[in-house]
Amino acid sequence: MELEASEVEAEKFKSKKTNITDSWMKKHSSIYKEATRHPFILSIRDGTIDSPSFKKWLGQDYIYVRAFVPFVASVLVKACNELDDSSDTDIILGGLASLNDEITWFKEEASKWEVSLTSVVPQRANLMYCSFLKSLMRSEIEYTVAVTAFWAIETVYQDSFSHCLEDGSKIPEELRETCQRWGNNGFGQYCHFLQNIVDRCLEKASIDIIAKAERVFITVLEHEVEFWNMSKGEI
Ligand SMILES: Cc1ncc(CO)c(N)n1
Repeated sequence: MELEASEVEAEKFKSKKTNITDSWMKKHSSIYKEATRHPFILSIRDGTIDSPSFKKWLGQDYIYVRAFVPFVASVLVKACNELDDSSDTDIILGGLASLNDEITWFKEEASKWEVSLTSVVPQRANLMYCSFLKSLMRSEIEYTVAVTAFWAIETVYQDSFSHCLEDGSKIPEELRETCQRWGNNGFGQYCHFLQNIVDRCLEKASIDIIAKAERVFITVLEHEVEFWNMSKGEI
């Protein structure tokens, strides 16, 4: 049986028992950097962001988070159906529960910025990203693949907004709360819990599932870049 290049790669990981997610972050460092050090994020960090761009991101991300809720719920269902009795469900349930407060936060932030959430029209990049999420909710999508997407999605925001909070940043005071929402250490710890789940699943996974999960990891990063481009007003 002829193995694809990515499957050959995956075989190497299985034999070396390397921490697969860290090796992906290195292997795909350029797209990972595009997703986590995007000009939109850098404009928040250096305080040059204009309010129309921020308001556009706020409205679009509210729509995204509404679609993220059923996706996270589908990951929880997949975790519950996993044979081994693991604490994954507690961690994923915690993430799902936090989305309730997140949606409240979006509504409060939107009224602060006078953004009418009910009249936001989802842009193409957002629609594409949300339909990608929906595609991962199908029952035939394996838990390992779905939880890889969940980890990647959360990690991009954590890495992006924690960068905005680092020493030397000049974030406008009115954006500090937004940066802290995803950039705080507690969320960083949560993302590491998710990363541990992903690595544990990948260690047990078949070669083709590992390759599929890696492709989903890359696709999440690509959608995140398009989402930031959209927020910055680039088509
Ligand atoms: C587009 C996008 N990616 C990731 C997150 C993190 O939940 C979010 N809120 N929005």
